[in-house]
Amino acid sequence: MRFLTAGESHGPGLTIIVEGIPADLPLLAEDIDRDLARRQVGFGRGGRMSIETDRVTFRGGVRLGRTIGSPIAMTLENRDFKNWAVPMSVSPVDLGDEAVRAQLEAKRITRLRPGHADYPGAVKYGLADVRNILERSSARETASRVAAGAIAKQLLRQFNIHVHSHVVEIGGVGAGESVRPALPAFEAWKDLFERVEQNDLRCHPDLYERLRARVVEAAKGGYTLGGAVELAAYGEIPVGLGSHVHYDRRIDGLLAGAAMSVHTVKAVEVGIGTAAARETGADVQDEFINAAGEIARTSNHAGGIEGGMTNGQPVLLRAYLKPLPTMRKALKSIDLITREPFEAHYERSDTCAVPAGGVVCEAMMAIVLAQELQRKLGGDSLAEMLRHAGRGPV
Ligand SMILES: Cc1cc2nc3c(=O)[nH]c(=O)nc-3n(C[C@H](O)[C@H](O)[C@H](O)COP(=O)(O)O)c2cc1C
Ligand SMILES: C=C(O[C@@H]1CC(C(=O)O)=C[C@@H](OP(=O)(O)O)[C@H]1O)C(=O)O
Repeated sequence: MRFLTAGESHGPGLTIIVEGIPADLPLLAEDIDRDLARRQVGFGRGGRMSIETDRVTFRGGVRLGRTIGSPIAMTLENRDFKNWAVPMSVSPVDLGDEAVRAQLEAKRITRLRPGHADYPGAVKYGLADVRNILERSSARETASRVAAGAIAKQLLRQFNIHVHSHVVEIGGVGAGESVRPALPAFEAWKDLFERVEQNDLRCHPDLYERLRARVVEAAKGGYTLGGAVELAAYGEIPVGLGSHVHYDRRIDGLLAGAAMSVHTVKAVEVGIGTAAARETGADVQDEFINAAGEIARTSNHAGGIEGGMTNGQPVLLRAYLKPLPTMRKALKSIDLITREPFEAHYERSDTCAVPAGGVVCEAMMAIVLAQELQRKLGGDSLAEMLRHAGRGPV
């Protein structure tokens, strides 16, 4: 599968095309909307989320609740567009109207926002109005990725592979604590993820009060927070997704790249990650045991990946997200055109988007796993894929 997305943050909406999904996969808009809603919920998000209600409309590729092998096209409305119709989509023929020109001018941006794509984007594309960069660099785009990722998850579920995330740190709180299940048992992961879905930070209940207090403190103080999410793919993970034979087929690189591509993600760990660099060799490897004739392990420090391939254990990643750049505390900057200094203007922003970021990283993880599963199994229909995997119809 591959996907392309288009759409600006305050434009009419987002368009997503997902190509290469096998025919006959059961797929309802609700399967996608569930994840879209999860991305919107998250304590610490700002005013924009109370305007939007993200729901997809299928425009192609799905009939009677099943995929038909053709590209899947989806659209997603930006409800906020009604407040931006003139600056985002006025026709050049209306530029003679003074009121229209005044509205356009009011939304023109030349003051660079530190930490956003504004400066490199405006220089790269040679644009004098930074809005042309802001509109697409906004994390509104991540709703499209969640829609594509929900389809990947639906495909993975047919093979009993599940992808989920939970918030493990916000603003330093929770750092160094582990709420990861000790054993790779399906039930342990399922139980953890059912519990985290019951709160609006999507974290282990033991962390909830402390993380929430940290976000409340930041919102009061007018600053923003980053944090970390743990991502897990669990269930029947096949041995051998990815490959050791080329740099661009190693699945750890593919997964880390996909998670790093999410706005604000600044680091990704696989398994115990950076801790491995400080341990001795014997403490880091996952030793083999014979468990009633089955090949098993005593630990999963590698996060389910050895030599660039899945080894059948749960695939575990951690993504670290920076604090959001727009905040009430004014940051020093300069005007792109006049080069005059100013202090950044604040309208609205999220205080903390770590729970939402986790849902986006899940989507990216699911897309890579689905791509690799398809590479391994081939097949134009779900039945063919299942047959190649030696499984009966589900
Ligand atoms: C779900 C989500 C919501 C975000 N909301 C905001 C926001 O409200 N305000 C803000 O300044 N940045 C927000 N961001 C972050 C910016 O989009 C991002 O930091 C910026 O594009 C540059 O970061 P980068 O260098 O990691 O791309 C959000 C990111 C995510 C993933
Ligand atoms: C719209 C979304 O997130 C937005 C991402 C974002 C940014 O700068 O990245 C800034 C805010 O948008 P606005 O400038 O309209 O208030 C967030 O609300 C979304 O997640 O759907």
